[in-house]
Amino acid sequence: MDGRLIYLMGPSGSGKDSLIEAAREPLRAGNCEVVRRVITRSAESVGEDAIEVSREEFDRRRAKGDFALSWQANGLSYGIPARIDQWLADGRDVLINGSRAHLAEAQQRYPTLLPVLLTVKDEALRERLLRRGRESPAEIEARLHRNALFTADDSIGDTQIRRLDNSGDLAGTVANLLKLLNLSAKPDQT
Ligand SMILES: Nc1ncnc2c1ncn2[C@@H]1O[C@H](COP(=O)(O)OP(=O)(O)OP(=O)(O)O)[C@@H](O)[C@H]1O
Ligand SMILES: O=P(O)(O)OC[C@H]1O[C@H](OP(=O)(O)O)[C@H](O)[C@@H]1O
Repeated sequence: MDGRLIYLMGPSGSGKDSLIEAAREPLRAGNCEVVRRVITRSAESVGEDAIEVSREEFDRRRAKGDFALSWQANGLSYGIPARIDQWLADGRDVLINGSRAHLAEAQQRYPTLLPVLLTVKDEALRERLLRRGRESPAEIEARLHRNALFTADDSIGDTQIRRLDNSGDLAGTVANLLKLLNLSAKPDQT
């Protein structure tokens, strides 16, 4: 039986990487794999647990069919390794860090994917991006501008999208994610 593909998306700075990191162990315990993305980000920049490659290497891998999904955003290229198809075929759930702009294409390839939109209050978003300090002030403004365009766009209001608010503390968001996926945290063995 095929596993579920969970497509986590949300504004840059909403906390997708933090949520994935904090939920990694309970997800694994619930038979849900988290795939590492391939990104053309420079290796020096602080960020998620991703595989950093040059643009040439990214294009080579894409041409070779290494990616189940790939897209461009924020001046970068992102790829989801094709191995997720084997995990899904084996009946394991897979969670990926997706892009709102790529949702429709992802749904074409995976019609039953579960879209989860991570949200955060506007005032917290700017503050989090600035505090993280990974991008320059101009890049942060560009990301906030990109988010404002999405907020103004009704297409992301698809009723199938499950919304998860991360304006509060991360532990609460982890618990809500596990609840949404019908997975519960592994009982504390200590
Ligand atoms: N619930 C939370 N409360 C306070 N700070 C948080 C919370 N969740 C995440 N953060 C902080 O907000 C910043 C942005 O989080 P993170 O990098 O996980 O976002 P992201 O959605 O993965 O962004 P991007 O798409 O740009 O990679 C980080 O500095 C992180 O520590
Ligand atoms: O704005 P949208 O299309 O939702 O997402 C664009 C991409 O930007 C972010 O990546 P990062 O901030 O470079 O890590 C997201 O994770 C996504 O992959």
